[in-house]
Amino acid sequence: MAIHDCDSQPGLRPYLDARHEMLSRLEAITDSTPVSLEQALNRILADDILSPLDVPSFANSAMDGYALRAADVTDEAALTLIGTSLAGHPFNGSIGPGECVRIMTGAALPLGADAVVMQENCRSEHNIIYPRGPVTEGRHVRLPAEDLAQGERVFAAGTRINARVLSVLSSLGLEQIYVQRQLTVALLSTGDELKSPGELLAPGDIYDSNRIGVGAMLERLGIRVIDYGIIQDDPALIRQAFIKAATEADALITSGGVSVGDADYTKQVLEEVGRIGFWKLAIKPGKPFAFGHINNCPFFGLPGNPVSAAVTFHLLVRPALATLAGETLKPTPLLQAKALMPFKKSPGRMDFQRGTVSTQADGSLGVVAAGAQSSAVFSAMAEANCLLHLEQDRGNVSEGDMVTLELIDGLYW
Ligand SMILES: Nc1nc2c(c(=O)[nH]1)N[C@H]1C(S)=C(S)[C@@H](COP(=O)(O)OP(=O)(O)OC[C@H]3O[C@@H](n4cnc5c(N)ncnc54)[C@H](O)[C@@H]3O)O[C@H]1N2
Ligand code: MOO
Repeated sequence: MAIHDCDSQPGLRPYLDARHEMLSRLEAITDSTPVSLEQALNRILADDILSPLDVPSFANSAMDGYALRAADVTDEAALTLIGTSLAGHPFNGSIGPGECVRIMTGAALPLGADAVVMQENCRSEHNIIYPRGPVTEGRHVRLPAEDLAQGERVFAAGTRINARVLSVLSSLGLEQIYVQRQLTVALLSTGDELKSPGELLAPGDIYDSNRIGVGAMLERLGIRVIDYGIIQDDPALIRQAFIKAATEADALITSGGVSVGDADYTKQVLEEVGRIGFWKLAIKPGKPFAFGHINNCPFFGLPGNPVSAAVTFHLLVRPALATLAGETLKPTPLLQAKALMPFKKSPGRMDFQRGTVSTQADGSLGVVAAGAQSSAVFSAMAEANCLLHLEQDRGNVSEGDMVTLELIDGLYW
């Protein structure tokens, strides 16, 4: 029998169901633009990248030593040194029986050679080299196309260009690539209680942190932000901002006013000027998250509580923006860890509690709560290195139980 506390609300939308529906209602932008590699970091590839060359394009040495013929390396081998091959300065001749060439890491393997012996395994006397064997053919030789073959698909369209991808693109000698147009997102906070840093707080006021935090996450994702600032709890002002945003941005993200309070106008205005896709999910934090459209502009209403805003941005808005940008999101790796303390949890909503996971003495993972779990306590969020994924129907977690979690350190937030 399902247990519900007195605050339970049946009929909330399950997380994965809502996320799936939302993503199915979003379409990727189709315009792309050419950029140089210097401008390409954090952009999304618009086309597949095929390798224009073999990488490496020539056989070369993986060690500093001597290039030779493996069959020559017998117990009595004494090879005549006939030249040198440095990186960028190949040896122009070819190696015959009983001969070898001094070679450095990355230098082209001379014709006739089929192996490299590292210098630590050779003795050198008056241009005669005594290699210690045995040596197999191909030893310490990097073959052409070992990394990438000409014509091979290196990256698929939709790949985000991080430093590692950029490094590979550079190794292909590409000067210019096509990337998706940069997304533009309008961002605003609603709430009469909100003040910007530097302003004086009147009784009951707080500083606006959601707009700054969400703006930073957008920036990390390479998205252009139009900052609409703080909008007062006035339906006319909210309406005006929504209509303007829908004409100048690819998406609108708001914070606050999506619950059922007397000054919560966000959802009401969305219903007037656009349409609601869904509202109220079976998640904690973030229950009142709202998704919809104003004309063709997708709308994401983050709840005002700071932890709820950040978590719903991560769980819902991040994949939505990836879809709009034409980015292929990789599935999130989920890990299993042992709860090192009890976690309070009521069945009814999937609960993304903030945790600190670490490796235990026996090599397994253990997790503790990263401070208080109220959705108003953002300092715990900033401390956390993981989000627990406590299943919707699950109840309290006892110490020693296994829990699912996702790592968040090193991500864009
Ligand atoms: N009767 C009910 N009350 C509430 C419900 C409910 O279902 N029934 N849901 C609760 C949940 S869960 C959440 S989350 C909040 C979300 O409310 P809103 O999205 O309407 O947000 P506000 O009421 O505007 O603010 C909530 C809270 O967050 C602070 N806040 C708002 N904006 C910011 C900002 N930009 N930076 C920092 N902090 C912000 C605000 O001052 C409030 O303390 O509703 C519950 N209530
Ligand atoms: O679900 Mo609300 O987001 O807990 O505070």
